[in-house]
Amino acid sequence: MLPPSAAAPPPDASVLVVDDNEDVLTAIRLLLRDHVQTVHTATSPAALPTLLRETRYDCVLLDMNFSRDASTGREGLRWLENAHAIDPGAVVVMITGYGDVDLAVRAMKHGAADFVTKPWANARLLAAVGAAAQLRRQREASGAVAGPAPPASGPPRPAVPEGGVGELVGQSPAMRAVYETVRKVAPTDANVLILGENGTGKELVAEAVHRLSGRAAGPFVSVDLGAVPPSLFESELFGHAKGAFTGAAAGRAGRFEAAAGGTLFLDEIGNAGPTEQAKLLAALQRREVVRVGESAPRRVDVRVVSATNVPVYERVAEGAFRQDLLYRINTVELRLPPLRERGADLDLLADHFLARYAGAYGRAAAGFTDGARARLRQYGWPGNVRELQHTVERAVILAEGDRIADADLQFSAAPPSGDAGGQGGAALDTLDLEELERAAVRRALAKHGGNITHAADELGLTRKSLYRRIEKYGL
Ligand SMILES: Nc1ncnc2c1ncn2[C@@H]1O[C@H](COP(=O)(O)OP(=O)(O)OP(=O)(O)O)[C@@H](O)[C@H]1O
Repeated sequence: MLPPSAAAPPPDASVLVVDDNEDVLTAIRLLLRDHVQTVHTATSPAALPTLLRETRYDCVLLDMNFSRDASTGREGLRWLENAHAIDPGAVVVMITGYGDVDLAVRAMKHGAADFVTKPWANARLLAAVGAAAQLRRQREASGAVAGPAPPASGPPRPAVPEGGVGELVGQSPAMRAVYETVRKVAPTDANVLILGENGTGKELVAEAVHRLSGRAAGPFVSVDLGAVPPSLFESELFGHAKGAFTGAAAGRAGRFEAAAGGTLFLDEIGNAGPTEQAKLLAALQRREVVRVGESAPRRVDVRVVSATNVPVYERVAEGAFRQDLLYRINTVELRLPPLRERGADLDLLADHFLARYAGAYGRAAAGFTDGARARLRQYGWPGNVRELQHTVERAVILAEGDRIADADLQFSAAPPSGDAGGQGGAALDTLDLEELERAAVRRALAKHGGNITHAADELGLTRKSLYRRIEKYGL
């Protein structure tokens, strides 16, 4: 978790806390009232739109797991998007009940600034609120308000870096191999499956495939299948007719039709449930879709690029992912390496993000101190490039000198103790069983990029037991 080194919240800050647990609200209110001017609380996220319209908050602390949908965090993600739609400058910090890194990373992808896990350390929560308030004020001062990611059809992209493709930075052998495959496959109409942990750049690669293809002048339409509720799946993907269901005042094309003549990016396809998989397969096989409430199929001309961070071949072996769908989407497969395996790319990427955010926030930020570089290299980066990007952005904002120092860096997970792969590490000098267990859990999580299934396998635990330990040790 982040060290409590961030600035304290400004005394005049205003914070909104939304959580369905009254005890949580009381505890946070008691903590914050000594540090900030205003703390508003709400037990239901339904109050969010009104509160955000009436008040400008420096920070919104939003629970991910409201009781109705407690296991997936989807409801929290929907409210997060809703908050940004109402107040594009809102800086939202998610509260998650069980330290699910995947879910938290997903929230950050949807625009959350940070996350804290329950039970929280007070210093950590205060640091998160302080950093959020600084971020909001910096963004307001620079005119760069936070909002949904710009559409792919937005402003022109920067020039292609030498040897790279699209916006991808990195020259490691693994990334060069990725560029080569992208260049070869892009001009064909082959379906592409991109595999890799969260935040490794799968969507950037998908965009690069589109931009280097004959469809570049057509649309690039992205759909996060993990975030589409099953009840909305068909209408979202295939569209609906006017009056097909309550609220369908007009007919609407789905994502397949919207991508006609271009590329459809099916993100997180490994998270699609069995019914959704069957519907996708049918649409891909027939190359046609039927809008909800209609009976006549419509032909669609799309090139499909898919991505997932789940071990999809294992899912096929377990019977959880359809083999025929996998074969349909994986004509060409690309694997993106985790950041911790890309060697010097880490420095290239850190410099790239430093230049970007120094420019955006009007900071001098001439580079990193040696200590800061060493810490960047030592860390395991479970959230990969996205996490590095957020870490550098925060550091640019927090830095007081003209170089980013060690103390300006805040990490979401504790750095691995000792060498990543060996038997060493400070924790192993102790014979305290709890300490040893804590260290093992932490290392397994870092090694598997926060993937609970893999970490649990390696530790010889069930997922449930691993969750219990994550909670117990506050990881
Ligand atoms: N090689 C790279 N060079 C520059 N920026 C990168 C690179 N890889 C990723 N990024 C940046 O990191 C962030 C995450 O990338 P992206 O969304 O493509 O990852 P992803 O693998 O699709 O993540 P997820 O699995 O969570 O969907 C984005 O802001 C992207 O611009």
